[in-house]
Amino acid sequence: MSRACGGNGGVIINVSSMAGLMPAPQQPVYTATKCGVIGFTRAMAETSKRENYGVRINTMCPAFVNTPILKTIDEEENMGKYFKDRDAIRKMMSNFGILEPAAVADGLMKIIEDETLNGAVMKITKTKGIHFEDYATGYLQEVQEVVMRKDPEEANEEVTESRKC
Ligand SMILES: NC(=O)C1=CN([C@@H]2O[C@H](COP(=O)(O)OP(=O)(O)OC[C@H]3O[C@@H](n4cnc5c(N)ncnc54)[C@H](O)[C@@H]3O)[C@@H](O)[C@H]2O)C=CC1
Ligand SMILES: CCCCC/C=C\C=C\C(=O)C/C=C\C/C=C\CCCC(=O)O
Repeated sequence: MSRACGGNGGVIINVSSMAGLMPAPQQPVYTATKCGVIGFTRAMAETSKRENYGVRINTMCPAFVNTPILKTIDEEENMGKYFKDRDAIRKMMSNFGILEPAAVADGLMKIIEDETLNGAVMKITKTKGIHFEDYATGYLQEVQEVVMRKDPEEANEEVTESRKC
């Protein structure tokens, strides 16, 4: 897929979850994996841009969607010690509502069609529909950009200098 490997480029859409952006205390490992998907996506999107892969890499974070995964909270084998918390999850579903899979398909189509999107973290919720996580990356972005241009010590001095008031 990567142009660097003779491919035609394209778009990758990784599936995270709103649980990757907010803690789900009834499923900490699920939360961790979904956070990981977001971090990996954002880093690879930047790599792809720098290395000219021609591949856009984005991720989507749906809230609850009406699929068989929702039933897994009723299985003790899946939930382990958090089986006792299934009522709290049911309450979240009832508070936040449950999306239909078509809402996720709309999000997928938007990412495919909008060629400006790379490293985007798309949220899909019942109340706000499709929207995006906004990251205040100013300082780290600045460090990254300077480091790419200079040797690390010089870069460190330049960034520190620019932050002085
Ligand atoms: N349904 C929801 O409320 C939400 C789902 N997601 C994510 O969407 C993705 C798809 O989930 P759904 O379609 O909702 O659930 P699903 O339960 O309908 O589909 C999950 C699929 O993954 C397969 N699977 C499970 N473990 C696997 C493994 N170790 N190796 C290979 N395949 C495996 C299952 O056989 C199943 O076909 C998942 O990554 C889920 O975390 C994200 C946000 C909300
Ligand atoms: C809560 C953990 C459940 C574990 C597995 C079952 C279903 C997975 C669903 C999801 O990935 C979605 C998880 C959390 C979303 C919860 C609420 C976000 C809604 C926020 C909002 O509408 O503003």
